[in-house]
Amino acid sequence: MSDSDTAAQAGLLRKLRSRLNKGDSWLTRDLGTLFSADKLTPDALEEIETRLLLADAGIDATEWLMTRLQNEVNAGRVRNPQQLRAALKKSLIELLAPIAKPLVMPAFIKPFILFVAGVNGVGKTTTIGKLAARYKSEGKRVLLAAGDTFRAAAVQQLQTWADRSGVPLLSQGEGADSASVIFDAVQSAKSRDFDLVIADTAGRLHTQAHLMDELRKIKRVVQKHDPYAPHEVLLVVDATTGGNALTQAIQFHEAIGLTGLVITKLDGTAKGGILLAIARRLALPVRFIGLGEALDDLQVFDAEAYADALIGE
Ligand SMILES: Nc1nc2c(ncn2[C@@H]2O[C@H](COP(=O)(O)OP(=O)(O)OP(=O)(O)O)[C@@H](O)[C@H]2O)c(=O)[nH]1
Repeated sequence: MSDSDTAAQAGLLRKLRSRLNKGDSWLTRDLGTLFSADKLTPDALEEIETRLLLADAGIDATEWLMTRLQNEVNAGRVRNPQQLRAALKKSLIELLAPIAKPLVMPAFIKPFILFVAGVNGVGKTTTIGKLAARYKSEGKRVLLAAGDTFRAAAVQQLQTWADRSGVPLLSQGEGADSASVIFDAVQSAKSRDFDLVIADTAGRLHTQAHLMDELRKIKRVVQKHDPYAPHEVLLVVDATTGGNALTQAIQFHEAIGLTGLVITKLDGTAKGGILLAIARRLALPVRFIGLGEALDDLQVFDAEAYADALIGE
């Protein structure tokens, strides 16, 4: 790694750390005294367990982590708070590593077709804007498709983000057929040599069967262009909704087959443990995490950096 790469990496980690509860992680906030104490107190493990559960890590992930820590203590490998901190960090990385798989866009897939799904309010539009800006800055020609045609405001909002990111948006106005907008966008991307189509899809409640039907229809229509499309189906979920985020991910995955997740609003939420629950319950890659409302507040999810940011120095 070059010096500038290392500096960039350090900058990303600093930002991650400061955004996850403003420099004081949800996991260690109340445990600071525990890790800085001279001796391991008998209730140390219990405190970690409580903290994990309060952060919405869920029973599965919490038990998995606690079993590991208990084994380390029993085997005599964890005898002081510093060793406990190190063991917790190691276990967190082990838990999160399988879901930290960045999105890869092979150059031979052109245009790469990326669907973005998610219920209202989770940060779908913002995430699309951030993705557009990121891939544009990497030199890709990006086209946005306004497939969330249910509300006029949704198209307008997306236009604002398209302008902000400096990428074109293809839309057909309120009430247009979502599948038709996305089909046209892919066609246009093919003829105009775009590398990537990011398609917004309807954001009505996931419990409505017709939303899932519509998503399936969009998939079928796009497959007329490319039988392997969409190449990525991302679901955006909001970390602050805790367990609901997990439920949405399970339901969307069953209905349309997801290939990745984006977890938004991890800045300043006490519910960051949802990532741990997702790691245990769903074998779905977390591609990106949202750390704020600005264009560059989207990071590739990195297990080690995340564990590092949670546990602190
Ligand atoms: N703090 C924080 N806020 C975010 C993040 N991502 C999105 N938001 C905010 O969440 C709110 C909803 O974001 P949108 O992108 O409009 O959400 P949407 O899912 O498209 O929702 P609708 O517009 O209702 O369909 C906005 O106020 C965003 O600024 C994030 O990572 N962190």
